[in-house]
Amino acid sequence: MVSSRPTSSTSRGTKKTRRGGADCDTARIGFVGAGKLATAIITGLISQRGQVDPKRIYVSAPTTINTDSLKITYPGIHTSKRNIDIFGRFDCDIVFICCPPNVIRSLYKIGGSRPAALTTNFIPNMRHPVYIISLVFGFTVQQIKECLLNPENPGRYTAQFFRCVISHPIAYGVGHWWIDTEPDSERFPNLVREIFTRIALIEYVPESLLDTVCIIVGSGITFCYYFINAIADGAVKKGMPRKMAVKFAAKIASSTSQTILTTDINANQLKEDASSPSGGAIYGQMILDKSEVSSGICGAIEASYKRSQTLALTGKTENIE
Ligand SMILES: NC(=O)C1=CN([C@@H]2O[C@H](COP(=O)(O)OP(=O)(O)OC[C@H]3O[C@@H](n4cnc5c(N)ncnc54)[C@H](OP(=O)(O)O)[C@@H]3O)[C@@H](O)[C@H]2O)C=CC1
Repeated sequence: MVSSRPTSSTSRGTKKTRRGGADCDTARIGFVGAGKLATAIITGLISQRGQVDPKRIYVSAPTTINTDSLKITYPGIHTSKRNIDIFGRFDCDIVFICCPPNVIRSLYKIGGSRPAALTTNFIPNMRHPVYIISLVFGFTVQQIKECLLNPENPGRYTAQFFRCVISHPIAYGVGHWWIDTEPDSERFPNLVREIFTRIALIEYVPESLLDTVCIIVGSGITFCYYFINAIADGAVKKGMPRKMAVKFAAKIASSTSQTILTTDINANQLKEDASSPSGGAIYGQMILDKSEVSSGICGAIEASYKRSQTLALTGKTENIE
């Protein structure tokens, strides 16, 4: 699946000679954090239509647990234990901030009146535009800025900041980027737009809604897989082979989603339209209601939100259940 399209990453100048900004085929793409979301984006960029040479990917994380496995999967990726390398030594053009929210909260805790730097020293003033895209739940763009830019002289930077949420299927070329800036506007950099659109659809969401989107997308996706599996379990119970059952369940989920998106008809109405009087579907729905599935899912979304909020507000990672 790895793209064979050649890129000109090796032909770009060294830090000394680089100026004016990179293009789609030369941009260095950095990640602070190497967990599930960074891996999903990296997989999309390298394996799907992203056509990015692994040599243009730079990742930092405090341990080598995740970076080692990335290096095995995608030989050529550069890694470091120091976040500052993403901006300094590796001199990236686009940087995704993908560390957990408690990490950012702890910077605010130890920093006193202003946060400590995520990069040990604040990031250098790079001689080319750098686009910094935060995926961190619970922190505004302004707060992320404060953890990276030198407060003595924040105005001297050429860095532009954005906040975004991704859907995990971005790894398979079928995801979304939800971003706090209109993707067609002048404020949205061409370089970022071109790289984003290679692997997924981009949609605007106001920053004030991004925490909720983060939970609906981050946890909602896992709940959808859970629901698809549950439907498949029912079919397996009736004797259908597992693989076939999962495919059927996934196709049902796909066509129902498409119906909602293309018709704009309310999901409740569509549910009623698909249930015949005294038919099997309504009998099944009674069981779902009795089992409080709807309020259970709603509660699960709320629990996910609360957990992320705890990480972001207190910085505490202990298991509270
Ligand atoms: N859909 C979306 O866009 C969503 C976004 N999020 C947000 O995305 C972010 C990443 O989530 P996810 O990938 O699931 O998290 P993971 O727990 O899978 O990975 C976290 C990564 O951050 C690294 N890390 C820990 N401390 C630091 C540090 N001080 N500096 C740099 N890296 C550090 C970890 O390092 P190591 O490899 O050494 O363990 C690990 O690689 C979170 O902020 C989360 O709130 C959450 C839900 C949905």
